[in-house]
Amino acid sequence: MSADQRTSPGSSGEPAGAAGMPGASGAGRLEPVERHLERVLSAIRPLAPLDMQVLDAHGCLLAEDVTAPGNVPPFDNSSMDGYAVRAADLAGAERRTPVVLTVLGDVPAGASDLPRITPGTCARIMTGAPMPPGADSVVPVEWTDGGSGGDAAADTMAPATAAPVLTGPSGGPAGDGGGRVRVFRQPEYGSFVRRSGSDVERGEVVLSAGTVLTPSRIGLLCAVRRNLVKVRPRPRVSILSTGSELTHPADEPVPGRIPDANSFMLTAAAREAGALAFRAGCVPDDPAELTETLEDQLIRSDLVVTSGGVSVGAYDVVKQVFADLGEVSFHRLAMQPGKPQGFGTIGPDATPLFALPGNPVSAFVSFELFVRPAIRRMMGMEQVHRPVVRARLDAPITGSPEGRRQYARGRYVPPMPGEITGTVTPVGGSGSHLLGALARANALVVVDEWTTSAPMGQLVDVMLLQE
Ligand SMILES: Nc1nc2c(c(=O)[nH]1)N[C@H]1C(S)=C(S)[C@@H](COP(=O)(O)OP(=O)(O)OC[C@H]3O[C@@H](n4cnc5c(N)ncnc54)[C@H](O)[C@@H]3O)O[C@H]1N2
Ligand code: MOO
Repeated sequence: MSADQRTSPGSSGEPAGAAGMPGASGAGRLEPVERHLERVLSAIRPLAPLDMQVLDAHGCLLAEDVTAPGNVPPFDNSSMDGYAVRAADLAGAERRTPVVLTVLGDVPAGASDLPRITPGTCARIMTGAPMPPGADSVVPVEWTDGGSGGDAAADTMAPATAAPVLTGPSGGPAGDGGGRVRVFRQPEYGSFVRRSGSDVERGEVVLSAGTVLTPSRIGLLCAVRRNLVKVRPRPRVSILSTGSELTHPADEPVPGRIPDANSFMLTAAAREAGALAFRAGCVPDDPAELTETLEDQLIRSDLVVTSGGVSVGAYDVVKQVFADLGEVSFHRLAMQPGKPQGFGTIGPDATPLFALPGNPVSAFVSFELFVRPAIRRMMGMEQVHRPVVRARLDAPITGSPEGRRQYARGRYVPPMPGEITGTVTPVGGSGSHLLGALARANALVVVDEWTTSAPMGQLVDVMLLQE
């Protein structure tokens, strides 16, 4: 008999008096999921903003408005490899009647010593290089003979392989053309010039407080010369498993003992939620060792997450240790999996602590429902919850415990083109040890407290576990 079956309301022999949950007689005081969520979120505050290097701030929430101190681009520059010209010089330039200009020199990207372009002259210019004074337009090299000085006409329609390229030593006149280039096409005034401020103008607010720093926004911060930004940091989360039965996954099998899955799984989940998560390992059911490990972790943690020892087992030393270290309360929630939950604070800085149930699926679902929102709240995120969508069951659900909201594992497929709702297939059973099924799931099917079964085809709420 699985833990769930043993503890299902009505079959567990628990004291009566459920918190208004139908069918929960004999289940003791089972609290609604929302009440626990409220308890958790009302105790968690966003972390104080810090100045961080832009790359370290990736994924964090901006805690200031960022204003551009100057224009982007900072100066007029060319968007093509070609020649910086005065458009008026090239009036009437065509393939049969090219205009010949004197090439004063090269302007590579990064140049600051620029030739002055006077009537009848031009400069060879590279993409991104500053426009030399006097020039107002750029002709791409494909519109010229590339400075060869010969009469091989460069056709704008010519295939790329046949198009002229800018060759010759940098800094000198172009090619063999004796410092002359033939231009076969008249540019419009200002063509191929990227104007200073055409992207961002000086004084513009480029990113507002509350924005999540994505890679492109980090690029923008650098473009406006910001190296440090004020953000809400990622919370440092320490995760440990408790239980004398646990071994390291790399260890040889030992009779009666099992590999620690939770601390690895929860550390990965915390990282995915945005935290800087450390796996602090697994600790046997020994009060002194657990106390010592927790005290070590407190120094570097904004949040501590443990799994195991929150039910009623005779060797559950966890509760006693938490009582000694701080104020952690234990609750029994009207949900399956994840009924037993501990939450509170420990240590001198009142560090928040989640004591999750040891069954791996229970620990995972509890993390999704309570810890992930807490991590996201600490990061200052507005949207702390997973999205919930409606989907059609494509197989029935049976045996959902009355009086407890079930979060059944499911595989969600989004709507096909032309359809409004997707479908969800329950995977595995309701056992809280079924990691194999959990690993195949990408969603949790929410079966409310009053429902024990749902037929195929029924619309249900589905919490999506993947972005
Ligand atoms: N008499 C009762 N027994 C149980 C109840 C109850 O109300 N009355 N509740 C059941 C429910 S529901 C759950 S959930 C579990 C929670 O138990 P604990 O939090 O005390 O966890 P443990 O007893 O330490 O472990 C439970 C189960 O999970 C395995 N486990 C634990 N840690 C890990 C880990 N890191 N990696 C992999 N597996 C782990 C452990 O070996 C047990 O099989 O209590 C029920 N019992
Ligand atoms: O049902 Mo327990 O609630 O397996 O987490």
